[in-house]
Amino acid sequence: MKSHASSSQPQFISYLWACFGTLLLVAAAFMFYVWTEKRIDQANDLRYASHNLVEELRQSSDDLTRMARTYVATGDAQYRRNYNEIVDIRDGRLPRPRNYENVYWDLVLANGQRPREGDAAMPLMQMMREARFAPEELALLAAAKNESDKLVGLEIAAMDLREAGGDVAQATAMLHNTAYHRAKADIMRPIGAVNDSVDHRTRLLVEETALDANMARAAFMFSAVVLVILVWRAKRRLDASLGCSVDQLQAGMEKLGRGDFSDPLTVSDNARDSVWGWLAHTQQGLARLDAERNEAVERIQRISRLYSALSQCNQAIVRSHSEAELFERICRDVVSYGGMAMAWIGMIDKEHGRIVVAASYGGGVEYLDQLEVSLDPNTPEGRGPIGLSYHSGQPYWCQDYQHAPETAYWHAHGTRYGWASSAAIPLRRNGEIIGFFAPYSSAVNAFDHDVRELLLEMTLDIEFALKNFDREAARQQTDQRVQYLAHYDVLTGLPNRSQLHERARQLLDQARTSRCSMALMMLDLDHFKDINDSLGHTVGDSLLSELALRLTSCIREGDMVARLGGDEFIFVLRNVGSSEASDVARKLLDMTGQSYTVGVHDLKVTASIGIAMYPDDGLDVETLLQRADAAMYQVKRAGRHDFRFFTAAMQQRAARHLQVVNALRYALEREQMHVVYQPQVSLKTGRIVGAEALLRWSTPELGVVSPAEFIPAAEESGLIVAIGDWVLRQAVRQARAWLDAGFPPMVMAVNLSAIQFRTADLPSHVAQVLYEEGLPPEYLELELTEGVAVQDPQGAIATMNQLHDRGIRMSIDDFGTGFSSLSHLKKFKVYKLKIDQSFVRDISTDSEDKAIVSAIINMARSLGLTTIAEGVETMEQLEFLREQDCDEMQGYHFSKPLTPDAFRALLER
Ligand SMILES: Nc1nc2c(ncn2[C@@H]2O[C@H](COP(=O)(O)O[C@H]3[C@@H](O)[C@H](n4cnc5c(=O)[nH]c(N)nc54)O[C@@H]3COP(=O)(O)O)[C@@H](O)[C@H]2O)c(=O)[nH]1
Repeated sequence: MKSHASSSQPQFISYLWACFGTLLLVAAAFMFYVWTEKRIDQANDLRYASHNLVEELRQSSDDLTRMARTYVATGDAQYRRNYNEIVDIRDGRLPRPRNYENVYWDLVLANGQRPREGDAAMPLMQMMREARFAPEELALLAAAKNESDKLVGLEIAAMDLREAGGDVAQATAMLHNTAYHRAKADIMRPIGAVNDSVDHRTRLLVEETALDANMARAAFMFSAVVLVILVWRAKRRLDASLGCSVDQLQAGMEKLGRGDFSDPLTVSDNARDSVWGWLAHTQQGLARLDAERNEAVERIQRISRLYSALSQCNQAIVRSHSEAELFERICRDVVSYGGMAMAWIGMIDKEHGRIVVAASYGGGVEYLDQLEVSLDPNTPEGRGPIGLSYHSGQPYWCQDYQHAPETAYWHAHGTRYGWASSAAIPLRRNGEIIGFFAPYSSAVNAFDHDVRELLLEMTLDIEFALKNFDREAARQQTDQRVQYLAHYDVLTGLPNRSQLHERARQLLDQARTSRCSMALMMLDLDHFKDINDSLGHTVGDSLLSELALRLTSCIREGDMVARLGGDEFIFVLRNVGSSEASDVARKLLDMTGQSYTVGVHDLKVTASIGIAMYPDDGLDVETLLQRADAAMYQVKRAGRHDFRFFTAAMQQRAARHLQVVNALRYALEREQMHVVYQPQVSLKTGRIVGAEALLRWSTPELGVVSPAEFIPAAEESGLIVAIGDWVLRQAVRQARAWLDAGFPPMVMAVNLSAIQFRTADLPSHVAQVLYEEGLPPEYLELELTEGVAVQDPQGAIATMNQLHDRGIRMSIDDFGTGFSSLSHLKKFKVYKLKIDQSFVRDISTDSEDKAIVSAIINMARSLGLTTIAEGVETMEQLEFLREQDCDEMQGYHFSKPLTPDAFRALLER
């Protein structure tokens, strides 16, 4: 096609060039023709002008004759003036009137009025010379003029004669005689010759020019014909090149220009290689491009719709608060924005092996109400797109829903709702398929590559959102748990300290507003620690859980009970006075005291309760708590298992306790402590066999502080470890001093707090002190209370074994008041039991105490243990003890605790 175009196009252009050249020839011929015509006109003009001039000469001669004869005949001077004027005009002395033609003097009126104005003055002969007469013609004319001038002389003579009043007849004869006629003929003869000559000459010229004109006309006609032929050939050539008419071509191009490719241009076979053919070809190409473009636009629109749906899907992910909300939004967006006809999301019901619709949107969703999609490949409803997708683990694209065999089970629905393609895309959670995303389209092959990619991307986003929901749910659970832990006690489910403060403040505010009283109670189990220590924390926890239920059942709705930790519970009772508070406290004590069955154990516990009243005892939670605590502390001190209201005295005691603890911190470094020694005496020999080291403390501010007050304070604050260690070293050093002083060997008994006993490496530390102070271990006795073994009997036994292995003696102090079992006692490497002074105090009068003391002595004996009774003040007590075969005694009856010097003095006695 291209080669044809290049071969035909120059031909047409050649024609154009030929047309153009011929057109130039036509134009040249035409111009030549015009020029020849002009020359003919000029020749005719010259001929005419020459004739006029010649005629003017003849006419002027005739006019002169007429004027002269008329004057002579009439004597009218006007004719004489006319005569003169004619001569003057002819000789160039007067201007020539315009169009000075031969009739001019016929028109001049008798009164002298002229028909035309004069022009420029020029002698007739000069005009003739300028009129391009041939020389011989000019010579003839000059001769004629000369003859005419001669005749003028004759005529003037005749007129002069008439004017002079002479003979008119003579004058007339002068103008009519033969001479006159001969003279006249002499003028006319050359004029006639000139006329002939001019005629001949100009006729030749015209004929000659007419020949040129004919040639020019012929050339013009010929070239015009050639031009027409060339134009016709060029047009034919152009038509052949165009392949159609120009109008048709214009219409076709306009159509193309409008982008209208609806009707294809029809091209005959021989016009294929023509502009029309190319246009048709171009139209086909453009139509194809247009179709491709439309297809691309359609595809882009479809994709952009899906992108829009994807964007909406992402917004849905961000905005949705639940899985259900997300699924609803996704289905709606993929239909509303993604151009799908319908979409649904189904979740796998593992138990029944089927799909349950979770969300849907679009036309025909009602069909889902009776949807039957199974995961069982042995059923027709299990072999559909979802079933296939489930078993392959891949998305399934059904591009022709109404004809695909796998959708045969649902064809009726597809036809009814116009679904032409569908997809089943697995939704995964933690890699496991949990459901399917199923979009439906009303177009066949709707799921092309791009659409698939987008839908898969959308599915990934959904899975991402599900993961986030899971994370969020876990986070919320953790938050709730953290919140719960922040406000509730895990073991009992009761509010904890922080919740107590918050809620108690609210209740206080209400009480303040309604001007009501309120009670805040603190309940603490008595010796609960012993249960934990002896039976283990699991048993203790079970007991506490049970207790929490009981305590909760004792209070009204709207009141509160909280657990502060350990075995400590707080109650806030609204709108109660002290009387109602007492009732509740009793109820609580009663409820607490009932037995608990924990595993194989039947347990009993008691409690101590302190009560603070709002507004009498405090206006805020902290104060009320502090005061309830102080009241509870007093119950503990007073023997436990009771309740007490807070009093001002308690407040003072609490303040004193604080003061004591603070002062204790500096007691050693300020050397406010010293040790006294109380003798221990053998009841058999009456000799001092030992000494108990007892700590004393006095400060400038507090004065003498009893060990019964400061030892518990030191134990509570942990200061007892350092203080006890100091006492140990003092006592050992003193024992060594007395040995060095030569006194008989005796045992130095040192009280060891349970807290001290549990310090790491106690045996080696004690051995170290003995070593450093140089006292043999058999001279040291550590007085332990029964409590040391309660918490960790095995550990206590191990420690005791190590002490025993180092040769250090141990005794059980305050025996009979604690919680130790006989089985434990057997395993302890103690050698002495110290009978508590509370039993000794009344043995003279109280038969029960007597029996107890007697039983302890007998039991000790049976275990091979030595006994010592403390707090012996009277002879009666001494006698009874001796009767019971008690080994040793300690008490005021023999001696109060003594300073080292006093003790030495006693020894020296
Ligand atoms: N862990 C330590 N405990 C110590 C230490 N020093 C003392 N204590 C303990 O303090 C409690 C009170 O002691 P204290 O006021 O010293 O009383 C002791 C004796 O003074 C007193 N006693 C002795 N004989 C009699 C008497 O006939 N009548 C009477 N009313 N009181 C008497 O008994 C206390 C000795 O008790 P005990 O130790 O049980 O033998 C007291 O529990 C001390 O243990 C220390 O350094 N560390």
